[in-house]
Amino acid sequence: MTDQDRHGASAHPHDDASAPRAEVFRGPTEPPEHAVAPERHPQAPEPGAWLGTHYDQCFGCGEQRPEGLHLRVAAGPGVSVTAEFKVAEAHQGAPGLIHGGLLSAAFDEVMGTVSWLLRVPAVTGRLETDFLKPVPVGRIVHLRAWCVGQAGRKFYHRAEARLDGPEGLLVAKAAALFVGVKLEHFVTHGRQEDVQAVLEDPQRYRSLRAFDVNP
Ligand SMILES: CCCCC/C=C\C/C=C\C/C=C\C/C=C\CCCC(=O)SCCNC(=O)CCNC(=O)[C@H](O)C(C)(C)COP(=O)(O)OP(=O)(O)OC[C@H]1O[C@@H](n2cnc3c(N)ncnc32)[C@H](O)[C@@H]1OP(=O)(O)O
Repeated sequence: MTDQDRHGASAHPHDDASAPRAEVFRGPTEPPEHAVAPERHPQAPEPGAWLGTHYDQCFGCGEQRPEGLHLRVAAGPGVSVTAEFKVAEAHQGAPGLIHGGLLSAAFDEVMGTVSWLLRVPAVTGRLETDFLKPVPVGRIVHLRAWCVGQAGRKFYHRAEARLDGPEGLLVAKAAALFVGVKLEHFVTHGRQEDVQAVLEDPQRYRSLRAFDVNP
């Protein structure tokens, strides 16, 4: 199999097959050369501390979403978090197996929560998932996510999912690019009735406290 078979037709007619390939195929979730190591915020919760839900309506961690994932996330060492959730009936794709998009949602949530340790509000720009093994309903999925680099507003995260305990069978892994945003991102773009509800009762949105942002 040639490079052309693996990667499709050359993106550019003048692409030189003899040129170094590493830079050419570096994807958007790969930290660039100038990326720096992420810094855990001095006031980040201690390793082992439960982070709790950031918003009661969140599909990933919200307590008010019966069909949600109900992820329970804890701070880990460095710039990392761990989490777990039980695969429910409502999470099926094929009979008795989790829907792949929901496993990606779990990765999105757990990598999003890494922002709590950096204390930078950030949203997902790109999310990639490798599905390695089927995940049955009724099982506990153990997740781990960590930051591998920062370049300006861009944060590069990795995550993995395991069955049979935190060190068990690796069933999926993910990579993501998160982009740091200001509070205005949420206030401007969210449906106004939901935004207003949070601004009137900030207790409903724990991130407002976790990120020291005042509406
Ligand atoms: C009402 C009160 C609310 C209070 C909220 C307070 C705090 C909340 C904080 C955090 C939330 C906490 C936890 C949430 C936990 C879990 C949820 C999971 C996370 C999500 O589920 S979140 C939803 C899905 N997410 C989106 O809804 C994003 C939609 N999107 C956009 O809103 C824009 O797209 C944005 C902001 C991403 C960028 O827009 P922008 O204008 O700010 O910046 P720009 O475009 O210049 O990008 C800057 C640099 O990122 C590169 N870049 C961007 N996107 C890229 C891509 N896809 N691939 C490769 N590179 C990319 C550019 O290439 C450039 O790179 P360079 O600087 O090198 O040129």
